[in-house]
Amino acid sequence: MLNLDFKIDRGEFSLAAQLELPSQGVTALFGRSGSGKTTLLRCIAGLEKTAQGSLSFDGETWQTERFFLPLHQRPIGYVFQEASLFPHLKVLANLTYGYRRIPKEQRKLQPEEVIKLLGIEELLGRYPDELSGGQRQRVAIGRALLTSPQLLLMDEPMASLDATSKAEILPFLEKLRDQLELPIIYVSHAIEEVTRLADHLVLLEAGKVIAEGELQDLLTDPSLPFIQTETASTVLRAVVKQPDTGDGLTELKLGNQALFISKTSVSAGQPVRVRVMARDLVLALTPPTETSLLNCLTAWVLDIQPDPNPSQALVRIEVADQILLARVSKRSVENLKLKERQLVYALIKGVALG
Ligand SMILES: Nc1ncnc2c1ncn2[C@@H]1O[C@H](COP(=O)(O)OP(=O)(O)OP(=O)(O)O)[C@@H](O)[C@H]1O
Repeated sequence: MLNLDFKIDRGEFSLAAQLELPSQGVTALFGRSGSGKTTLLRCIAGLEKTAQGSLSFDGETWQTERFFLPLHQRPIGYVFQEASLFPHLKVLANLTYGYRRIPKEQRKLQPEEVIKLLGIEELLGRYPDELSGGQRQRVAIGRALLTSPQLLLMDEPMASLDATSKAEILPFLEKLRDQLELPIIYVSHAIEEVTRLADHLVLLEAGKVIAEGELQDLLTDPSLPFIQTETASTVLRAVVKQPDTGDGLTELKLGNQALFISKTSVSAGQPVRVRVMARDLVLALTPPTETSLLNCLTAWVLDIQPDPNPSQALVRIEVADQILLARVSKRSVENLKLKERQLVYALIKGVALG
């Protein structure tokens, strides 16, 4: 558990955050530019000398009113927006810079593992200026991991990358989340990234925490801004039933219902996350029999929420104790006479893993 209680007053901007964050999985600090995400991350790292308050991590005190554990003594790794590699050192030397400075018995990860995890085998003999932005950032992540941190802090690590590099680096961040038992605090203002990566979410606005909790809960909370966006989506937790159905699909189990996705490299019994966009759902009152769509879930209507587009509505439906959002026209809500607690069949046009 990461317990923090910080206050900073900079005149025009003030931060006040009191949080108890899980010390596992990815916690995203999300909010608009200027909401205080970086400032809060820097407080955790010990980079904000003017921050008043307290901080403890897994029972170890890092800061109180009278005590301040300096940055270099906190067991953290920090990845900045722009990879700051040593220009005169090749990739391998950059990677092992921190690693060589920590005692052998404290080294939790070995260079070979990290190099493989981040797919940077081919880059080891190059200098930083011979790398693309995405490659540089992977090396910077590798360097942070090799200091064997107990907590990894990442400040918009993809902010300076183009769309292609982002798409290239996201799977590595997912691997980090899934394969290392390392808690990560991840700053971002891009909801697609947060939806892909986070388990837990802290929503900041003007230096204040306005919501905090499980990603799934916050994404579907009608009192928060997420459902009111064009990209409103949900994340469901499912389990792999059959990795290969023989015709190019993987079968997942959602409660006692089946969900099919394009075949992917997963194994039976593995928990996975799937993302579904609100606009990719179609609701029906009877089980559709003749349709090309593979995925149809039986669900219950929880409630019907307004949509920013006046012709549309957002129907929150429940499947296996999880909530899905369906963006449908208001006319359809009326035609189908949709109401709370009604049984519906949800046809899903697109499901993505991750
Ligand atoms: N060193 C500083 N001195 C004074 N004000 C600062 C300093 N650093 C940041 N600020 C201000 O504090 C506020 C919060 O900044 P912060 O960088 O934490 O926001 P952010 O949510 O991370 O934004 P972004 O997404 O743009 O990085 C902003 O108004 C910013 O201008």
